[in-house]
Amino acid sequence: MERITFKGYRRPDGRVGVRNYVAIISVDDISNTAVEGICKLISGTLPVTHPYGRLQFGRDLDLFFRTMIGTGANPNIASAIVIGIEENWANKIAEGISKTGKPVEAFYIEGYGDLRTIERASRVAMKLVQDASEIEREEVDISELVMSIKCGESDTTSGLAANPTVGKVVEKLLSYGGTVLFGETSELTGGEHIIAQRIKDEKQRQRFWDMFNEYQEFIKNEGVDLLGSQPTEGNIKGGLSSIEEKALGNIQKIGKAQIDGVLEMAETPPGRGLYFMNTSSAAAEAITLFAAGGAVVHLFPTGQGNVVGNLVIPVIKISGNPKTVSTMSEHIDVDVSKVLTLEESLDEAGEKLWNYLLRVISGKLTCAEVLNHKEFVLTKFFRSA
Ligand SMILES: O=C([O-])C(=O)C[C@H](O)[C@@H](O)C(=O)[O-]
Repeated sequence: MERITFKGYRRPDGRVGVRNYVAIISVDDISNTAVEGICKLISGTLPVTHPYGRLQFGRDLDLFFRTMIGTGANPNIASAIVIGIEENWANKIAEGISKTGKPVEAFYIEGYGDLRTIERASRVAMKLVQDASEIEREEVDISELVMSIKCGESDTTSGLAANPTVGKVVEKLLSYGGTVLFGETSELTGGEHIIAQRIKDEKQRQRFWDMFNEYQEFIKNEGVDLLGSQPTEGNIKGGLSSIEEKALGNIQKIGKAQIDGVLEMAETPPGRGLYFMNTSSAAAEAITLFAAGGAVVHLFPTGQGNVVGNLVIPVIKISGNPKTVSTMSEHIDVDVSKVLTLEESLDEAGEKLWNYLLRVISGKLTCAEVLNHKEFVLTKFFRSA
């Protein structure tokens, strides 16, 4: 096998990023203003803001911390500042991130106010940005790449062209020893037995069934029909008649690969290979969880044209729908519509996407990045106390 490399940023914990951000992270809704203040003053900082982080509790709070720490720990982040209203939760997130060895500092607003917090944190942010600007990309083996996959606004072209093209890239990355995260628990309905059969280890397979059945119970207990939500209006317009049909197209994204393990939301995989993560199928939520689990780039096939991006990881959008490719061209990085007209084989489309992926992980910006799509959406289990 020829050696394939890309140009990435090696972090102190050994993991490799493909972007080099200095993140200014809000612990809670009321600290967003200070975070935005710092980012207005100090160029080269990335504001990580969100509407939660107060009075969460139990497993909802555990998921919150896992997601925030995982986001700051993501290898695309060179260093971070954490801003919260109170001391303890700000410190908890900063300490979690600091386990990666990257520079991180926490500030709390109570007793200082926004203005003094912005001033103190901005002085630190200045130094972090200047230090990060000197970190250089280095040659890295492709086996060190952690990638995630998820589709959106799927239609009949997704299962026929864009999703199997992603499947080709997934098979190739795995054959080179890389790591892939996939999820979308609700969107496996009707194809869940196929996923279960592919899980190598019996214990992990049982874990998958527990997650899948818990989700089914949750929907049943709400006592409503998911139609319109799952499949979405776009899916139905695009010719997908049921969740089962959508699931069978969705599963094409993992190609013929076997599954090495099963992860909770925002959990970091214990090794290399293909991992299922128990996520929502909502695009922005799922990609936020994958990034918190350590994915540094995402492949996103779309049929009817979902415009999603992500705050910390580049999202590459692929479409096999010729109408979407022409009417929403600014959102589509890789056009695989010729697969449908048999002018391009799936192998050729896979190679095209693979080569594009190598360019993006070495520095090329995606459509979503250039269009400022910086979605960061936390998954919540239940309302706050
Ligand atoms: O905007 C979104 O979250 C979606 O497009 C979610 C969809 O259900 C997506 O998973 C799909 O259509 O494959």
